[in-house]
Amino acid sequence: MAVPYVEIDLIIEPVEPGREILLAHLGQYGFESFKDTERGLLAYIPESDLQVGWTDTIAILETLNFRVSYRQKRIEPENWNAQWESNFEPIVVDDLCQVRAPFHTSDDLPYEILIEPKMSFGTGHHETTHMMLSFILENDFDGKRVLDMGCGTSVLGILAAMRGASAVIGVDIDPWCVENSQENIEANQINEMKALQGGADVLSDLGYFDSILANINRNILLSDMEQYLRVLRRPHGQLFLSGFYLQDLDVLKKACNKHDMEFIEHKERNNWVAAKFVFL
Ligand SMILES: C[S@@+](CC[C@H](N)C(=O)[O-])C[C@H]1O[C@@H](n2cnc3c(N)ncnc32)[C@H](O)[C@@H]1O
Repeated sequence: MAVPYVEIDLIIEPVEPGREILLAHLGQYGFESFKDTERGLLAYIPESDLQVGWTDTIAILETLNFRVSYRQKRIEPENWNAQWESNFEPIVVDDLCQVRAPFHTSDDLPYEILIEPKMSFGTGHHETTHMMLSFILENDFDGKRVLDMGCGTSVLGILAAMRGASAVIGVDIDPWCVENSQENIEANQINEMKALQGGADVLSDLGYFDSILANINRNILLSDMEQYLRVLRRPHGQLFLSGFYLQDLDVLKKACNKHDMEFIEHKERNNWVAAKFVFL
């Protein structure tokens, strides 16, 4: 099921570092994908998720002496794929994993993930996906039962399965992401993974997990944390979180500590953070 998107074409002066600051703020308002332009940034969000308040990000930039202007247009679902496809370049994580579309050439790395270039978030281009993939490459997933919460394209779950996970369940609130996930799971011949539509409320029916991957955003992570941790195995269950900024790391650490989770380490890219926690 495809949904209409909104494209915001932003012009920023000076472009750097304005683009980076704007990108970080727009992520907080649910913008899912971005493309650099010569004079700024294209930002995309499902039409139903667009909040009037997103323009506050422009006001913030203006108080920092940037000049920002924008144009907004609706993208019909049938036009989205072509748009996304033209933006999609392969990426490499830690010289070990390539994420690419079927039409790109292979780098013959140990892990290769094929992603059908549709509109779901999770091609590895975003800092948060990149850092989560890096965590999956560094950690042991052998024989683990894994939850990929907010799975998007299922790129994280697919890598976890390639790293030896015995079963992976992807969950996403957006039915379109679930459809795209199924395609990607099949294209990568991952028999151990399936994707379901829903939010944290579906978790109680899914059994226990050894590892949870959740790259969503600060507010959803905080509000749904308790439900995630109810299905994470104690002790030693691993929780990998991303989708938030460095300034929010402390509040997420506090929320995890409250539930007997120990903070292990974090990664940073352009002010975005991914963090690892383990149940005591
Ligand atoms: C930042 S993307 C991450 C996608 C992919 N896991 C990755 O790492 O690239 C967040 C995803 O979470 C989904 N999402 C948003 N709110 C959610 C919720 N409350 N429960 C489950 N999924 C949610 C969105 O539809 C989106 O696909």
